[in-house]
Amino acid sequence: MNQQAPQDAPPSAALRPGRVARPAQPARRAAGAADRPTLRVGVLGSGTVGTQVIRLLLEQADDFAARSGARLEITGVAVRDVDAPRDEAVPRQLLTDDAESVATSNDIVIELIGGIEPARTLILAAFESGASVITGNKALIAAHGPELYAAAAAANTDFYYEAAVAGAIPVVYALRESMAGDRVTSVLGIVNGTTNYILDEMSTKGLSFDAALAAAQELGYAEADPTADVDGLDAAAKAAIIASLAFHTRVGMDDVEVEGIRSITADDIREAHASGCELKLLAIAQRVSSEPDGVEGISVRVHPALVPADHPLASVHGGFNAVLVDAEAAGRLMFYGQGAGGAPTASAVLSDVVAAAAHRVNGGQAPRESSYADLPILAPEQALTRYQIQLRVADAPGSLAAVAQVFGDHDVSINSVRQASYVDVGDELALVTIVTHAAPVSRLEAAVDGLRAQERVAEVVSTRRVEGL
Ligand SMILES: NC(=O)C1=CN([C@@H]2O[C@H](COP(=O)(O)OP(=O)(O)OC[C@H]3O[C@@H](n4cnc5c(N)ncnc54)[C@H](O)[C@@H]3O)[C@@H](O)[C@H]2O)C=CC1
Ligand SMILES: N[C@@H](CC=O)C(=O)O
Ligand code: NA
Repeated sequence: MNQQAPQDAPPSAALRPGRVARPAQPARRAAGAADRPTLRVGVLGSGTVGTQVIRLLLEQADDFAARSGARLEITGVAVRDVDAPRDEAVPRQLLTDDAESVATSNDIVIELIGGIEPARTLILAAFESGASVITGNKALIAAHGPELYAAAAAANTDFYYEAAVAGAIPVVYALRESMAGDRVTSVLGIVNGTTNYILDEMSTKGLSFDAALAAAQELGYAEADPTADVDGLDAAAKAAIIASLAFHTRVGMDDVEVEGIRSITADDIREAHASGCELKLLAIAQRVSSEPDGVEGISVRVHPALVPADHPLASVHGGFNAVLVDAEAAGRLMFYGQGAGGAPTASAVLSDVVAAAAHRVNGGQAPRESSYADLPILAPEQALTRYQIQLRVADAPGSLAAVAQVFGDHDVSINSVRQASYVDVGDELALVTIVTHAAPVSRLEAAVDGLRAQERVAEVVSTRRVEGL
């Protein structure tokens, strides 16, 4: 049976949405529990994350009241099917299939449905009603962030989304607030738990791709449609959000170069190990001077890359995430923790709930959109990276010199060379593994084309990006 969320109850009368309510007593006086106002909270979606948010809000109600200054009363939980079996942490009397009512009759609306629609329309309706909105929906923010920020500003309410990037890790707060006094130069991270789990299980246990994906889904890491994880789209949405915050520039999904992990094989992992590396799906946002004009722009991309085994990102296992931020004044910062899963993600959502609630009680507001820098987004071939290139060459005098000449011709500097000689059908060959220094992708690709054309090169076996050197 469908239980409607209360239709006639407006957002709490004492604290009008979008306006700063002045407590009856001076704010600094320690308010007793009985003095606290009540804020109405609506939750859209009760899946992996929503269920944990509801459980923690109910279990720790007194702590949340003390931290935010208001009692947080869940008035409705919008679900698709109120009769579907679900976790007993979610009181059945709160369930409703009237999501619009939940979106428009609360002080704080928590969107945990995922996807673009109806999440976008519901969030816009929530802002219109004066609610503060909290979401973990990176796909929506990467596609419609400016529209959502504008709606929050028009309603004079808060828009928070800590859960949208790297789950429990406070990386949105770090970039949006902690780094506001610095100039970020690059962000390099593992921001998708599902793919890190898959690659790690393949690397450490020799599991097949499919078995590792099934386990990641079981653990609640994966998106409703795990192709978003596997094809790098989830990480790309997070990279877009990271780059927008880090570089004060609007970056959307279409600005991110994306390659997922679907084509990674057990052989690729073995080759990575042979090179003293791990293979990781990385999200990268870099400030780069483009060539030949030296104009500053940003490169935003997601792709698998080799990471040296002694680099901090190489030892990020399972569903964990890690984000390295480099900034001019601060130097390097590293963030590490659980990037996915119900309870860790709920922790991020609830930090936003406390902040939004405190603003409604005491005044103050979340940061507005900051896109003043408006840096150009560089084309993929302008990105700065390093390549590891494996070649088969004739094991004869002059072969390495000829190969080195190709790199020199394309202005690509070599960082290291390894060679293993072997005999194949009577021919003496060498497998040469070359790692370059950083160069624009356009020059690296030109060098690879040059190698293919060089007569001493029997085959370019593989090219892979290397990050973190
Ligand atoms: N699971 C995770 O580890 C993380 C998830 N997120 C984000 O949090 C959001 C929620 O993710 P999950 O809880 O994992 O997804 P989920 O698929 O487990 O839960 C979504 C719930 O919303 C319900 N729903 C869908 N359409 C609805 C509608 N029109 N009205 C009412 N309910 C509706 C679904 O039935 C489902 O129960 C997504 O935006 C996701 O990207 C963010 C960080 C981590
Ligand atoms: N599907 C995502 C969940 C968190 O954003 C992941 O695997 O990281
Ligand atoms: Na986060």
